[in-house]
Amino acid sequence: MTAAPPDLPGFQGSLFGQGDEPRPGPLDGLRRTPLARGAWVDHLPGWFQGADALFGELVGRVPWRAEERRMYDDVVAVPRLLAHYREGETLPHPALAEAREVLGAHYADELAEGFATAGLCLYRDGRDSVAWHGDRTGRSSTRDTLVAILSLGDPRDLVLRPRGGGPVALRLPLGHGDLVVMGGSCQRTWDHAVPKTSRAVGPRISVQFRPRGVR
Ligand SMILES: O=C(O)CCC(=O)C(=O)O
Ligand SMILES: [Fe+2]
Repeated sequence: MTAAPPDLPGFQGSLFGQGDEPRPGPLDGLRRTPLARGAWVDHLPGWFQGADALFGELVGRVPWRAEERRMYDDVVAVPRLLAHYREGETLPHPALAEAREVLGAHYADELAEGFATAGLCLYRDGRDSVAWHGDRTGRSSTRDTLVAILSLGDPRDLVLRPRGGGPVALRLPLGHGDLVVMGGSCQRTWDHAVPKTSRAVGPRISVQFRPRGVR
């Protein structure tokens, strides 16, 4: 099912950078947090310029889908809207293709094959979320990999904990235009989630770049 461009009254945009052409900024401010079990997370706040314009264009241009999934005997709505771009498919904005290129070049030592696919999620408000999981369908179930995420719109927390349960070990507040990269064994040995929040938050878009064969 393709949803109509969602009506998203909550997004105010920032006062800075309005009207800027969307494009990725330099990566030298990236900071790495090493985690146990050979995992790590890189974070760069405010990586993207023109994030307001990019957010607006993605809301309108991307064929957002509402999905359902089976849970025991019920079919429940997945609490976020989704879109997926396979390798070779034109991304919904040229700035995302540029982002994929610069990320591939920056991480060439750790990810020789570069980033291939893009998954997009739209969290409409604080009730939308993603539960604890690792991106370990495919090659990432057995091998180290990288997943790079561009966050746009209202801030939401990305939380991490070692696979198998326990309290949150790392909480990253992801803001408008931020980059976060999960690397090493992170998808196999850690879980991540974007929890629901009762704070009054507007919409957020997450763009995830992954290598071929990783979901
Ligand atoms: O919203 C995010 O940035 C995380 C999304 C995510 O973990 C996923 O789609 O696999
Ligand atoms: Fe994920």
